[in-house]
Amino acid sequence: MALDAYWASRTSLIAEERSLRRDTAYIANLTESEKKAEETIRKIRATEAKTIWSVEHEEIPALFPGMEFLTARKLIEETQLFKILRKMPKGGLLHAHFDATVDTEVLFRIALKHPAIHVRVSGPLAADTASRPLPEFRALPVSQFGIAADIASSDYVGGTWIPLREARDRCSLGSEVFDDWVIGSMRINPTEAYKTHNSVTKIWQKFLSTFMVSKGLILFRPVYEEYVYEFLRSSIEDGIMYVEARINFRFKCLQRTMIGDDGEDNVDHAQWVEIFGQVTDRIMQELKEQGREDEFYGARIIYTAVRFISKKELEWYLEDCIALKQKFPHIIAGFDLVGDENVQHPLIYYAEPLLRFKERTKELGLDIPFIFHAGETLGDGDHVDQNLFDAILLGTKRIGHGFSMAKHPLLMKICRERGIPLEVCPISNEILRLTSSMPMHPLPIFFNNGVPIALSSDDPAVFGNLILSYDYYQVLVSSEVSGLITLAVTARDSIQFSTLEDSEKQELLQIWERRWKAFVEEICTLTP
Ligand SMILES: O=c1[nH]cnc2c1ncn2[C@@H]1O[C@H](CO)[C@@H](O)[C@H]1O
Repeated sequence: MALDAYWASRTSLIAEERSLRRDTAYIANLTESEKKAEETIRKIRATEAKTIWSVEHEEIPALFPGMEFLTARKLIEETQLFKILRKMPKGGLLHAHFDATVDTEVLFRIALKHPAIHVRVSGPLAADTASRPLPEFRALPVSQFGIAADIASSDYVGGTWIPLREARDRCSLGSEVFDDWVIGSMRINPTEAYKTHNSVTKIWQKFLSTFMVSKGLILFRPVYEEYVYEFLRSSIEDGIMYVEARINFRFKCLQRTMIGDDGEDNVDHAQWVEIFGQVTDRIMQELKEQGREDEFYGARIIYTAVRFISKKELEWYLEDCIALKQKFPHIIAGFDLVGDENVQHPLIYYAEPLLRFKERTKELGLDIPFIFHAGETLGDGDHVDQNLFDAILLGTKRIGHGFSMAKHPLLMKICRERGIPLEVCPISNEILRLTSSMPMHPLPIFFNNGVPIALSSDDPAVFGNLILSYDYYQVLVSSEVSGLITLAVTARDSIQFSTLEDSEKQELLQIWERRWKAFVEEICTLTP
């Protein structure tokens, strides 16, 4: 019958295209439990698309699955699908900027415990929220401690340091207003993302300002130590089993490394790495004592510098990175350049020092792969979009974001064939206004082209996607092709494409599989 033949060729055409996808091979060999879990998740997704994402809502005028994260977050948290995803073993977190990983409220609480931390602002804190300048923080030596004062009083002389706790207690606008001011300066809120700063250029201004504020708190040794702990603890709670965090190091001429316990600027980069390693070891030891060693495999650092530096300065950073790799071979995982690609130097600008670095590390027998940010742009063929070509030519091990990769059929093929994954950060891309919602995100194009993907949260403290489950959720509800198994394959790929040694990857994959099986069995007990 003609129609039967038509159906047969239709099915085979779809299958042929789907065969490009990385989850196809896995799907062909599912266990009975995996099949059942996949089906259950699809049923729940379909139900919630109707019962949650298609109903009239009092406060939110238009709902749909994968809509703006900051508007939808509370609703997402109420869904059964999200509650399930929270328990999923997520493999590695391969793309996160360390200084934006801990909940800003937690950071603020940590900071309040330290009498050395001071705050100042350019003028008295105003009652009007729109005209409040940013706070600046710094730990001071005892000899320079400031005195308690009301930061909102007209008597406050702009630029005078006040001890943080006293500033909060004495603020005549109230401690709640003070807290909102401090915490709001380290986060992006929905009004900023979707109204006042609703363009890539404007939201980046707000985005970068959050780092200017938080660095005064994080770059104080005792806070930094607690910050590393909190970052790893909360990651583990979220089912993250391994971490490669990007840490921004500082050019020594800036005379600002990290403030030590004595309030002096004296904690050098080697100590940053050493403390990171010590806290990682401590947490692993604690887990072991609790019989939870399966939950975490370790944490490493991707050394990063910001792409506004000169070529000469980059040489200094690259040497610094080499020295740290020699001292801490198991902690330094790679090198990257960060910052707003749209306005800062493209990779090609740094080609010479970067190529020399490759030669030099080879001579020294060091393995410091490039793991470049590239293509985090709406551009098509401009110098920003072209960073993708340079990232690949320079031998990048993975690509941070790669948002504009959807415009590059050849590069997608190269990524598929050579195994260069994209570290896709869905919620980051949406809040930084590259896409207005998840259904418009190019991720399905990458999946359908068989590009390996590692889902990541990027700057969770700033975006409020504090657990990776939010990004998993947004991906899962925005595509009919992708399902639970697609997420499982990305979780596996986050291990496969980490900088771990092959034997370590095998070991971690086995642990992941044990946890995955248990997770699948739990889903099978649910009635959708
Ligand atoms: O999504 C991103 N793309 C590029 N650079 C970023 C992104 N998120 C953070 N940073 C960069 O990392 C520094 C903090 O470590 C920030 O200053 C910012 O320049």
